[in-house]
Amino acid sequence: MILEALINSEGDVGKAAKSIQDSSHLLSTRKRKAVDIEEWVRGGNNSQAKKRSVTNLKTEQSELPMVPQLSSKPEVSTSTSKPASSTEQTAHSMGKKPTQLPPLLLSNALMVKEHVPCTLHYSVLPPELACKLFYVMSDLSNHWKRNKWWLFDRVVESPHLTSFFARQTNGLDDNEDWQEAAQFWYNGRPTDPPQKFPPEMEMACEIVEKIVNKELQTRERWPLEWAGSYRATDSTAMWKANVAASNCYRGGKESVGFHSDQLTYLGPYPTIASLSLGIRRQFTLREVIPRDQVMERKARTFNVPLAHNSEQSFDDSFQLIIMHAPCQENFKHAILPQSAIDLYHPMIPQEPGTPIEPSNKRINITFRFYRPDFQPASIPRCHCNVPTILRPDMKNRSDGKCADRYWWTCYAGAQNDGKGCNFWKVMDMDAEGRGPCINSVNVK
Ligand SMILES: O=C(O)CCC(=O)C(=O)O
Ligand SMILES: [Fe+2]
Repeated sequence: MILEALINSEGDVGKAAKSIQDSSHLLSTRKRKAVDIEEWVRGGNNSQAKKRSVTNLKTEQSELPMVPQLSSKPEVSTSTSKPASSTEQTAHSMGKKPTQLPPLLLSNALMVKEHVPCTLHYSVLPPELACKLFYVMSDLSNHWKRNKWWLFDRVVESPHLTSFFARQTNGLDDNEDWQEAAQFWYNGRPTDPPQKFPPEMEMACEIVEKIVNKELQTRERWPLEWAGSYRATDSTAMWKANVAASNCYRGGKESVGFHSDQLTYLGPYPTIASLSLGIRRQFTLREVIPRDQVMERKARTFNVPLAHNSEQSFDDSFQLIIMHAPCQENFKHAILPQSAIDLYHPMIPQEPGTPIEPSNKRINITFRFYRPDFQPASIPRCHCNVPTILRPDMKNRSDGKCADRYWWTCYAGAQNDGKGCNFWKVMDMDAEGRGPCINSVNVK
C-alpha cells in the first residue's frame, strides 16, 4: 500500500504519507502507522515486527536494499508491463497481502533444496581455518560501520555492522587495479575504497568457489545469468567471487530485515555464497508472490539454522548457504532478531597460551561476482546525476516463475532527505550492450 501510495503521488514522499494518513484502510493511531511502515521496510507480515513497540523501530530498521525506490513513477513507456486485472487491482488497492502460512523449518540440506533456490553445505572449511577467519573478521569488525540512509523524514541505520572487500583480481584477468578504478555506489553515495581480502578470507574463498562450481554443474541455468569466461585454472569454472560483503551481528538483537540483494553490479540471476562463522542464527527466506497469484497462493516463510563451520559433528550444523538464481528475484531474506542465543566457543585461543573466550558474535561473509557488463561506468545516472540501482520486477513475473523485467531507478533520495527524482527505465540487456548471458551462448 505504501509503495502504491508512492507511485500514485509520483514519488513525492510527503504526498504519499498524506494519502496513507487519509486512507481508511490504515488504523488511525500514529503508533499503528509507524508499525505498518516498519512492516513495509521489513517486507511486511512479520509477526515479530507487529509485536515490537514503535520505540524499538529506530534500532531495528533494516538495511537499504529492501527499501523500495522512493520515486517509482514510470517516466518511460510501460507497454511491456502486464496490466493488473481489476480483481488484482481491487485486492491490491485494498492492501490485501497473501495470507501467511506458518514458517517451515528447513532443518537439513535436502529440505532446503526442495523448498528454496538455495543449497546448504556442511563443514566447508578446515575447522582451524574457520576459527582463524572468525578471529580475523571479528577484530576487523571493530572498525566496521552501520549503513545509514534516509527513510521518509529521518535517517535510519542498519541494525548490524557491515564492510566491503574486493579480491586482488577481478576474476577475469590479472588486473590488480580493478577495485581502485571502479567507484562503487551504495545507498545513493560513493562507497569508501574496499578492503583487500585478508589471507584467511582468500583461502576460504578458494574453497567456497570449488563448492559453488560443483553445485552449478547440476543446476538449471537462467537466461540472463552471466555466461562470460572466468580466469580460472579449472576450465569448468562457472562462477568466481571478486568481492565480498561481510556483516557482524553482536548478540541476538542485531539483525537484517527482509530484503533482496541489490543487483546493480551483480546483474540478473546472481549466485551468492554466504558463509557463517560464530554463533548460530536463523536465516529466514520468504517468497514474494507475483501480483497475479496473490488471490490463490499463500506466502510461506522458511527458516534455516546456520551454524559455525567447526560445529561439524552435529547433523544440523550448516555453514555455507548458496543463494542460487533466482533467489534474489523471487525471495527476500533476513536475519531476524532472536531472544536467546548460544555463545560460540572457538576451538583454539586467539593467541597461543591465552584462554578461549566465548563470543556472542556472528560473522557472515557473502562472496559475490560483480559482472564486467555491470561495471560502475555502465550504470545509467538519474536526473539527480546519481547512478541508478537495478531492481527486478518481483511482483510481475509473467510466467509466475522468475522476473523477466528489471528497472533502473533513482536512489538518490537515500542520501538526500528522501528526495529523489522520477527516473525509471527498463533495463534492456541487448540495447545497453550487456552480456554475454546464458541465453545468447546457448548453454543449458
Ligand atoms: O548475515 C546473513 O546471513 C545475511 C546477510 C545479507 O543478507 C547481506 O549481506 O545481504
Ligand atoms: Fe542479503
